[in-house]
Amino acid sequence: MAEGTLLLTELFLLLVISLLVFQLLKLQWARRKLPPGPIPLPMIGNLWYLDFELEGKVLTKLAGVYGNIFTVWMGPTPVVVLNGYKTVSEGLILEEFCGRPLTPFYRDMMGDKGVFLTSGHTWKQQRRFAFTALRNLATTIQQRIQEEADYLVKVLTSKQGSAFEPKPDMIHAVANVICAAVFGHRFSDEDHSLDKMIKAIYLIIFVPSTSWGRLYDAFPRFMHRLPGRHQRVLEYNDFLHEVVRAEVQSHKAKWKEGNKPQDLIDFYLDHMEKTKDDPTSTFSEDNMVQIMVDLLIGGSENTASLLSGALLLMIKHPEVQEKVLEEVNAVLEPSQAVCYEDRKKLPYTTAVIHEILRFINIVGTGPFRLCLKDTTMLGRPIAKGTLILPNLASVMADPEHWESPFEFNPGHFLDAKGDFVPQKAFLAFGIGRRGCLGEHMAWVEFFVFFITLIRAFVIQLPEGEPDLNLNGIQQSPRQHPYKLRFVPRQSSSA
Ligand code: HEM
Repeated sequence: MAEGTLLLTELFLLLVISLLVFQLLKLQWARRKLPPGPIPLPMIGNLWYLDFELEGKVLTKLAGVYGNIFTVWMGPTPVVVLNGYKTVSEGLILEEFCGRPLTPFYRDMMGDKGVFLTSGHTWKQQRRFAFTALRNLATTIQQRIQEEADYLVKVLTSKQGSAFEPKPDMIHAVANVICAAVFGHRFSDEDHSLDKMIKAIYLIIFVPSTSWGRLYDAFPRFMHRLPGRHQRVLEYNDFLHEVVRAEVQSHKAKWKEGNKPQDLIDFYLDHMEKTKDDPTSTFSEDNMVQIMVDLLIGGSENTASLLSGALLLMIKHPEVQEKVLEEVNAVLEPSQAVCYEDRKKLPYTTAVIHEILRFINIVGTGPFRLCLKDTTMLGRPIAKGTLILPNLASVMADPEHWESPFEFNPGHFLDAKGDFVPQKAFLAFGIGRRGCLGEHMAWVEFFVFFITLIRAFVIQLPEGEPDLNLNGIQQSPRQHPYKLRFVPRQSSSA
């Protein structure tokens, strides 16, 4: 090699090493102001160490080393993790932690709009609107849920006890409920736009928390140009927004002042009209499209995955399934539709439903929050703009609050007399002013679908299928694609 080239290579190496050392020192300096945690590396932070994911159990292990409040670095970004019931519940109710970060991937997909990703004034107004509109539509939504549950029973009955993977039918039913609430109509089985919307929702929820998403958040400009799985998410996200935009236009064309709102888009148009002279109003067409997208995303995948996981749990615990059926049959006439009010007469079933939510813990760690003001927590200073991750998985398995955290045990929610007892460490929907917006709807939906299916079918594994292995269902119920048989109860007892 020529002497000049050698010198250039050496200089280049020296420059790279100096930059890395400088980055390392910068990180060490920044760490002084944050809760403790594993040592981050320049550029990748702790991504490598965390296997590019923020997984509940791994974070709980780190809490064993660094305490219930600690820092991990997602690339160049520090994330303060809260662990265990006490720390998470204290953090979630703090006014300062009531923000939601707009990470680069989500910013490029959704912008600073709607309810899920906004903070401050916009979030407050949009959230209040959505909460009130969902409450006003509660009776209609329950009817829609009952209709979709009946329709699902018909679909499953038509399979005549054969073995198949039921998740797609479950998600169709659940997605049609939120579509009916948002758009005022369901999608027929022949309409493939529902399938594409479901796919979009799946990608939008999951890809950002995979290594593709983490890399996008760490290097947005670079990743935006690079091919990869994230590009597919961006395309599907555009499709979802187009569907909603088209629905908004058709609602606008039909909307007349004084009309009684029939669905969430109607309610929004009505509200936009009423607040049009208010200079502080954030009710706009852009926010309307995004809030509808937020509700479609929040209201489909979670509940459907939970329902699929619940059926697997019932197969694994047939004695629980039989006890639920016995209790339901003693309270409801065979022809009587299930409604959410019935829970008061069904303590065992209510305990089972809570335990399913706790055990499966569909949201994993839960979404990020954002620190909105410099504050301190447990004596640790936390600066405005810091990402907060309340590890909900650690709460739902906190050994100080659950007798057998890793076992499915409806007794967690029952007293000695067999009455239902709520538990404070049950935070499936988060807590505080930023807790789940669709919590009530999710309860009604899960309650009605679950009981309707248990009443209608004996749910079994097909012969020859390996025994159910539910290890890890807490982390990823979506990765349990079992084929099941739905044998109608009447024919099974005939
Ligand atoms: C089993 C079903 C569900 C579970 C376990 C669940 C859980 C959660 C959790 C843990 C959060 C974060 C709360 C926090 O930051 O403290 C959340 C937020 C949210 N959920 Fe749900 N959810 C479910 C169903 C639904 C449904 C049916 C909808 C829509 C109708 C919905 C809409 C939302 C929205 C819009 C937010 C963001 C609220 C905000 O940032 O103000 N969720 N959910």
